[in-house]
Amino acid sequence: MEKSNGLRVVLFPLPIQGCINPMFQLAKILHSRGFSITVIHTRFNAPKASNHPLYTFLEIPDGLSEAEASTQDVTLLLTLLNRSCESPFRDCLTKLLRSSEEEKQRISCLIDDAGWIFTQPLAWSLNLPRLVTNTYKVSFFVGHFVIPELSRERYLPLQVTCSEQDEPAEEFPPLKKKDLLQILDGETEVLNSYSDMILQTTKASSGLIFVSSCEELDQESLSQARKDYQIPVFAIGPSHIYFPGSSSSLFTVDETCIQWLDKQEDNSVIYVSFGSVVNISETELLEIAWGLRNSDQPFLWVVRVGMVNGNKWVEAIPEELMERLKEKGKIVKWAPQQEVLKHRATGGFLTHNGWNSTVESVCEGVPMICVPSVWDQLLNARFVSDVWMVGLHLEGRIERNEIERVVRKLLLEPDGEVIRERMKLLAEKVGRSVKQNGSAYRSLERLVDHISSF
Ligand SMILES: Cc1cn([C@H]2C[C@H](O)[C@@H](COP(=O)(O)OP(=O)(O)O[C@H]3O[C@H](CO)[C@@H](O)[C@H](O)[C@H]3O)O2)c(=O)[nH]c1=O
Ligand SMILES: C[C@@H](CO)CCNc1ncnc2nc[nH]c12
Repeated sequence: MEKSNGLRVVLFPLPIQGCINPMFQLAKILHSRGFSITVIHTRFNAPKASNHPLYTFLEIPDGLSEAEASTQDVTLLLTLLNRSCESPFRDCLTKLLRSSEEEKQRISCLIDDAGWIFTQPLAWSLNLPRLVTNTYKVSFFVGHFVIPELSRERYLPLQVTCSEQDEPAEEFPPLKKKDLLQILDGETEVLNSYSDMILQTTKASSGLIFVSSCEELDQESLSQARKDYQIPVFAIGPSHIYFPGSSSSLFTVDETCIQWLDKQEDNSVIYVSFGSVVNISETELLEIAWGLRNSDQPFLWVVRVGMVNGNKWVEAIPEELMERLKEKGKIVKWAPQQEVLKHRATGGFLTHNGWNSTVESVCEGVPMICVPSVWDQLLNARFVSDVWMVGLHLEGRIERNEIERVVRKLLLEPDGEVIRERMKLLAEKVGRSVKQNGSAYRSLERLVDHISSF
């Protein structure tokens, strides 16, 4: 680690796993460049301070009730958090600025997620530069501001007949019409003003950091972002590569996964995980279970506690089936995902295509089977299956026969081999980006200069 440069940055992650990990990756990078780190965080989904002894942690109350904290509607959750965190965050930051003045350590800026919409006016009033992070694929961030308009223009299921479903959605390529419908189905009115505020406060910020993307994955959208927002835009990712082995998991990692993988053959295992927020129904659990079993390939499957609606864990799987599953596979509550994807035995990833999972899979050259559920996942899945052609798309069919078919196709058939070769090339391209003189690396250098210049 380099020695301190005398500057402190204040980080304020959005408290969902998919946003916490990238923020801590950024923290590690900046700390290695000599910045001191203060993390302000909500009580809800609080990061484990003991995993990061070198940073200062300040907790603020978030006013969420238990019911609110467990909602599946992420947009609703985020708007509630924005409402209740504004005043405690203001108090916390004001106090922090005052004490740093006394201690004569300069706070150079606030770095928080684009999803926090009250921080820009606050930073303004405190005369503190604010940089914004975003954890989507750049093309989703840039494109997704049309979504509220689409619902206003009554882009409703009724208008899309069956034959139209597979046509491209001109308003938001490379989505298909049915993808847009699925996105709109998952959102409510709350989105409209929230989304607009994200755009306005991002444009007013001192810079936008895409923590998990780079020119190689998002060139056009990055040019568009620079043109549309007229602020400095950085694409420094996939940033987990700089410091592998994430220590910001909210759940306890099941370390036995790796020993189990060690016993499997090269490229034979299908890894199955749907990230940290998506839930599934009992029927879907059973279809996946049968599909995996019938594929006769080894599998490592993450089922989070509470992930199956109305169930504690996997008790809905009948004992007899469970016995048969155990012959071939392993079910865990939380996996060391990056290590799993890196393992020589892992041959494919059945994923919901959260952007972090998608990028982690790309970096390790693991081809995917896409089962996107909501929001940006649908766009990520289209890039994987239709644009980069490094995966197969389930097209929403969570059915045992389909799952069996695609798993076998990816792991055992020549089609799968072609996909794997293409994925290898993409992995190499992205890998070069974060190495010295790669595009992400250079963007990171510019970011460090930018922060040091405040
Ligand atoms: C299930 C599981 C996950 N993980 C890690 C891998 C990823 O870094 C992270 C999950 O991030 P994602 O794959 O992006 O998924 P998720 O938690 O759903 O993320 C949310 O935030 C993402 C980024 O904004 C969005 O792209 C997703 O649509 C959204 O749902 O957690 C593990 O390390 N072990 C696990 O067992
Ligand atoms: C602006 C973004 C991140 O910079 C807020 C995160 N927002 C979200 N993150 C994940 N899933 C979502 N579903 C709806 N909104 C979501």
